[in-house]
Formats: sequence, structure tokens, C-alpha cells
Amino acid sequence: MLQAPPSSTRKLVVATVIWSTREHPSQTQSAPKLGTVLASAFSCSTTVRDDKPQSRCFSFLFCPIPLVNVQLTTMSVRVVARIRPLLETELDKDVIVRAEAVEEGKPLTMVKIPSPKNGSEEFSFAFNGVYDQATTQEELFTAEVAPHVKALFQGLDLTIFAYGVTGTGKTHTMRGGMKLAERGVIPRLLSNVFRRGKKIAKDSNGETQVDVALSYYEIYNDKVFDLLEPPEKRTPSGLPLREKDGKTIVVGLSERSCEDLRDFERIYIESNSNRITAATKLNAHSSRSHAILRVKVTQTTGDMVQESTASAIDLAGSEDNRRTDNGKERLVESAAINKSLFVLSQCVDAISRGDKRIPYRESKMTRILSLGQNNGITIMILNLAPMRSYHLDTLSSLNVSSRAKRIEVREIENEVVFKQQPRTNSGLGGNNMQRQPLRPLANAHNVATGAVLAAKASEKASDKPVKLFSVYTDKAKSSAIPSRTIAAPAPAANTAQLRRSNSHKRPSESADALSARPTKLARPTQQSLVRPTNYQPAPASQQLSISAEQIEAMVEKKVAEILASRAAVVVAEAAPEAPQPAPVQEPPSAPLQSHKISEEVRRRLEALERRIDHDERDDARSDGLRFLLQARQAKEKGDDEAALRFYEQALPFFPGQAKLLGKIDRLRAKLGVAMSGNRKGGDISQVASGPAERERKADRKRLRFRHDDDYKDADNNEYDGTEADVDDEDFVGPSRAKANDLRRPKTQNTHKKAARLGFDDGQPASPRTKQLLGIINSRDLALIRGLHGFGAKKAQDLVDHLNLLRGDDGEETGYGRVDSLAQLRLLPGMGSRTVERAYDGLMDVDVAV
Ligand SMILES: Nc1ncnc2c1ncn2[C@@H]1O[C@H](COP(=O)(O)OP(=O)(O)OP(=O)(O)O)[C@@H](O)[C@H]1O
Repeated sequence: MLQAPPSSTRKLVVATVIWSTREHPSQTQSAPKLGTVLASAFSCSTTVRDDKPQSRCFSFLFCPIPLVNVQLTTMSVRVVARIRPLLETELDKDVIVRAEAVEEGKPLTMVKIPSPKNGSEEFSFAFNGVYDQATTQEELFTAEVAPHVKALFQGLDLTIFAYGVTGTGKTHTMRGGMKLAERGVIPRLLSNVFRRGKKIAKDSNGETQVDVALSYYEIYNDKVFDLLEPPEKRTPSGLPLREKDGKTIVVGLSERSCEDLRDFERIYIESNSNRITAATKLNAHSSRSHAILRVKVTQTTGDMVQESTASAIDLAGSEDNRRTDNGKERLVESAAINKSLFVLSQCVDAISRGDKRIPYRESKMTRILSLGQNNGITIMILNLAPMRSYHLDTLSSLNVSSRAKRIEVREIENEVVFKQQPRTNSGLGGNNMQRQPLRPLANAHNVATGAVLAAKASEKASDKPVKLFSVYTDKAKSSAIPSRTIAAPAPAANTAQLRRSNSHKRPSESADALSARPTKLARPTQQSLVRPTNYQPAPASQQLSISAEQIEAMVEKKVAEILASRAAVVVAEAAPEAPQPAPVQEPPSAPLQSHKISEEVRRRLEALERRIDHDERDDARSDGLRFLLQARQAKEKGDDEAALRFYEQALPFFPGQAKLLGKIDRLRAKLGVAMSGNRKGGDISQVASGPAERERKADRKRLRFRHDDDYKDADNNEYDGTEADVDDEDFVGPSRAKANDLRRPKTQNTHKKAARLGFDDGQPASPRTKQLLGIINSRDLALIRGLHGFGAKKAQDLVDHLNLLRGDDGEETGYGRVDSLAQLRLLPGMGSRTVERAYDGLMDVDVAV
């Protein structure tokens, strides 16, 4: 049975067809001929998108036995735009965003918006679909999401995320309002999932069992918090992320099984009350976090199990703080929100440029979203406000989103596995998951983990969480909507009128907004964080009553466990061929004194551990710290060779660090002596040809590539590797230096330019460089905006970025300070052209003076 997928934008790249049998799903065999046949048989229906011919993809999943899986299919991220209707206070005359069709009678695919500089000019952005102000929740769902539910049950993962400026309707789209008709994508998705699950069970006469489980978490200030857990269980550093089987997983995330829609409603409403939203000037109930709902569908037939996941993501909205009047607390959140969205746009840009280095790891949200790296189907819903007051923000999100269309995701269905080897691909909890250790609940601002906050919330708590949106299905209606064909658009003003004359009135704009508002939690005061209205203190019997020593013992034990597991992971990643360190096995009752590591070392390890956890706003650095941690552990065990390897692996994260280089040199020297002694006359070259040296060589290569990627000119893609060479000259030694010499003539001009600007880290900074860096490091928005080539947004983004980078240990590491033009160039949004212009701008001023 062949099934054509719903999307018209997929393309077929049948490279390998995996043929597997139900009896032996693990035995696969390439069948390229069959793939070719299928490709030629079905590639005839071509659709045109973005002026690029695309072929339709056909998947052959869920065929009768034997299973035939087309595994290497790619498709672009499907990007659709939705223009929200006018709110009560907004006027028709201010509408500037329109939805249009390429030709009359065709579906809407264009968004038109005037140029901010010249009103008579108009920009057009093409999307896979555009939904105007009159579009209902049901129409959007039926056209964009419902068709993919089938694919979800065929084993594909589905990701739907709403992106846009604050107040443009992301939460409304994803979660929806109180009335049945206002239900958003999420409740409708669950409704469809349960319905299809029941159908599959029924059609198979109960042979196939379908289970649904939920995880729900938020990323707040770049920390991950489980929304299924009560706020008092949160730890200040949130849950860590790890990569597993090519997927980013949240370690220790809980999962709840969900039987039906009623169950879902209870869980969803309860956990949404844990989500952080607050009043800002631009949105009375603004989401201050990115919220990610994961719906895991497990189909079990006999001993075969197939898992797939639908992720529905309501991103927090970017906001221009000049318009928000945000207070300090909101500004901190805003900086985190803007930074992650900025990184997202950087990722989109990098992917669409075809860059090798995609800055996913610079924010948790982009790591989790992994655009272009994740498999399955991805739908991005760009939410737009039609008003002039959003003009520049709208343009910027239109730019990002239209580039996102070029991102290809691999459409790979999840494998079917035997029950005996249950998949652990979610890694998202369950009983086998280690939760983070409980820590004292005194917390920083604004995260609802503190006992005080919780207690405050509990004063207002009612027995039941407040229901703020509708979940239940009105089945009869849903099937009545035909697949979307939207007539030629009415002029914006008319549609706006149409919408506003509608009886549908958003409670947010009404006097009793706080009580009746459908989408987000009511907040007692403007600018205040509103935390769980449903919070109930745990009954006395469940409250923690443990002594300080017990807590200390728990923490110590946990640290030892975490270190051991990380050691295993890092060792496995770093040297797959090397023997794995034996896991630290400690009986629960083992006395603490039995720990092999001395107190002093433990303290240092803990300090490192804390830095790893707290420093996760820069995961690249925390990777580096992890290597340092491993190196120290290895040294403690007397394994100098491993220590050397880990120190060298840490080096790319702390390039040029004299202390680190010193350690490496000393260890190399020591190892050389020791090895020659051990090997009776063996010399260092023997060591150098062993696995350690191979690893070192690989590291150097990695280091070189890393630098090469970093130094790829962000503005013009012109390659300039010279700085990288200068950076690690000491480390690479003479042979590398020679290689550099060979490369130099090719990049002479760039090099000269770099030298003129003092891009080379090793060179003394010129007065102008110092002046420029002084301005940057001042983080003074006005000064930075005054630099040549810096617009308001660029300046704000830079300041936000620097503020975020500074962190607690800013003083010690100098992190968040820009010490050279080379560093400045590498910051998000900079690039050599920007730095050059700013530098030259200063020069002009000097000359003029
Ligand atoms: N399609 C729509 N129909 C009716 N009302 C809408 C629609 N989209 C948005 N709204 C209304 O617009 C207001 C802002 O929407 P919402 O809170 O969903 O924005 P948001 O993008 O999630 O904002 P933030 O990023 O600050 O959380 C709300 O009052 C919401 O009810």
C-alpha cells in the first residue's frame, strides 16, 4: 500500500531503500535498484516552490510485511505565515501587512509589507502557505497539521513551532482560547492522536496497542525546567541537555502517560500553570519562556515497538526593549529570549548559506530545536501582527522565516524495535532516569523554585488549576472542513473589519481581561511575575525533612555519580577505541570516607561541576570544562596519558591559555621520559605514533577545522584561515607553521587587512583597536550605536549577548569581554565587514579631527 505524503513540498532523494522483514528487522539490505525504480516511478509529479523544482516524495512505510522503508528522504522545513486579526485597540488604518496569492484563485502564499524607508515600495515574501486575519484555528490546523498525524503514526517525528514577535499570536495559535472553536494546534493535535490511536487499535482487533505519553518543559533564561513537576522541585540550574543517538535530550525530564483527552486536559492545564508568563507593555500575558510539549506515541504489536514523537513548541516572542518599558527582571528574561531567538536566526542564516559551522550550541532552544539536524517533518508557523507599530520586527521575522524554508530536514522514520530491546531513544525520563539532585530551594529572581514564591503563590491557590483554554474536541465539526483553498484575499482593512465585527472578542482587551483571558495566566500586577495560581504546598508528610548533613551526603554522592557517568560519556566520545573506565560503584550505604578522591580534589571537582552546570549558557565552554575535569580525574588516577589527551581536547575551547599549554608541555615531557623508561629505549616518536598521538593529530585537525569554520567570513564567505594559524601556532609547532607559510600567499590580502586591523590576536592592539574595544566593552548602547555600521538592533543584540556571556565567573575567565578584533568578529551578528566598518569609521573620525 503506497501512501503519498500530504506535503506538496517534499522532495524525493531515494538513495537507499532499506528492506527489512518483520521477523528480522535488524537485518537490512540495500536495494538501490528498487529505490531507483520507485524514484522514477513517482518523481513525475513536480511542484515548484521558491523557483526550484521539487519532486514529490512517496513513503512506503507501514506496508504490509515485509516492511519497506525509504530512509533517506529529505524535505524542507515547511514555513507558513499567519497574520493575526486586529485587537480591539488597533486601527484599520495602521494595517500594513497583507496576504496575497501569486495569482487570483490560487492559495495565499505571499506576505506583502511596505518598505520602512519608502512607503511606495513593497517587499514580498513567499511562504509555503499564508493565513490571513480571517483564518480560523480549525482551518490552520486542518491545512497544516492534521495531514501529518498519519505520518506520525508511520514512525516519523513531527515538530511544529510558532515563531514571531511578542504579541503576534503564537500562544493563541499553539494553545488557543477558551471556546471550542478557539482551540489551538496542541489540543487539536492530541484529539487527532487519540482518535487515530483508537482507530489503529480497533482496525487491528486490539493487536496493536497505542500508548501516548507527555513531557512538557520550558526553557527560561536558557535553563530547562520540567513543567510536569511542581515548581518547588526545580533546581536553580535546571535540567541538563545531552546528545544521544543524534538527538538532543533533556536529562531527567519526567514523562506522564496519557490515556485520553480528559487526561491530557488535566495534565496540560496543571502544567501550564507552572509556565512563566508575565505582563509586559506589549502583551499583558507574555510568555517569558519557550514551552515544548512532547507527545510520544508508542505502537506495540506483538513484540515489535515503534516510537515517534510530536513536539509542539510555543517560542517566547522577541521584543524590542525600547518599546517594552521592561523593568530589570523582564529585561534579563528579554535578553535571554532575544539571545536564543537571535541564535536561532543565526542558525537559519548559517544553514541557508551552507556554512559548515551552525551555532546550534549557543542556546538551549536551538540545541533542542536542532533545525535541519532533526529528522522527520518540521513546520514553522510564523506569527505576524498586521500593524505598523511592528513594522521593523515584522520585517526581521519575515526575513528569518523565509530563509528557514531552505533548511532541509531528513525524513527518517524511527526504527521498529523488538520489545526485548526497548528503545531508549527519548531518554526523557521514566523510572530509569536519574533526576537531578534536590538542592536547597533558595533561588535567583523570577524562577518559581523558591519556597517564598511558592508560599506566596499558595496563598492564592485554588483547589484546581485555572482552566484557561479549551481542549475538548467537537468532532462533528472537524471533518466538515475541506482541505484548505482560500479565495483571493480581501483587502486587509476589510478582513480586519470582518474579524472585529465578529462577536469573537478577545478577553485580553476587555476590562475583565485578567479573569476572562483565554490564553495565559492572569497576573495580579503589571510587570510582575505571576506564578502558579494553583500551587499547593505539599502535605506535611511529603515535605522534605532532611538534615543538612543528609543533604550534603546526597550532594556528594550525586556528584560522584555524575562525574562517573560523565567520565564514561566523555571517554567514550573522545576515544571510542580506548578502554572505558570502570563505573564508580558505590553502595548506597558506603561511608563517605571511602571515596578515593581526596577532599581537596573533591572540592575542586565540585567547583568544576558547578561551573559546568551553571555555565551551560555556553555549551562549547562547558564541553571544554568537561575535558578539564576528565583530565584532572585522569591525573588523580595517575593516568598521565589520558590526562594529556583530555588537556589537549580542552585546548580548542581555551585557545592560547598559557597555563593549559604549560600543563600539556609538562605532561608531554613527563610522558616522554616515562615511556622511554618503560619501553626500554623506546623514544617519544614511539609514543607519538600510538593512539594518543593519533587522537592528538585528530584534535589538531578538528581544531583547525573549528577555526576554519569560525573564521569563514560571515559577510562574504571569503575564506581566511590566517588568524586560526596565529592562534595556535605555539601549539602546533614548526611543521604546522610551515604549512601556514604555504597557505599565506593565497590569503595575503586578507591577511594584510587583518594585520592592519589588528585581527591577529598575537599582535599588540593599535590605539584605534583599543578605542573600538573600549566602546564595545563599555556595553553602552548609545556609544555602540554610534559606531559605523551598527544599527540599533545590532547594537542591542551585541550588548545583550555580552551581558549574557559575562556570567558569574566573568572576572575569572574574562568571558563576556572582548579582547581583540578577532574575538569581536566571531560574535554573533558581527563578521569582518562589520568590524572593519566600525574600525574605519573610527579612523574617519580621527582623521577628521
Ligand atoms: N488568530 C487570532 N485570533 C484571535 N485573537 C488572536 C489571534 N492571535 C492572537 N490573538 C490575540 O492576540 C493577543 C496576543 O496573542 P498571544 O498572547 O498568543 O501572543 P504571543 O505571540 O504568544 O505573545 P508572547 O510572545 O508575548 O507570549 C492575545 O490577546 C490573543 O488572544
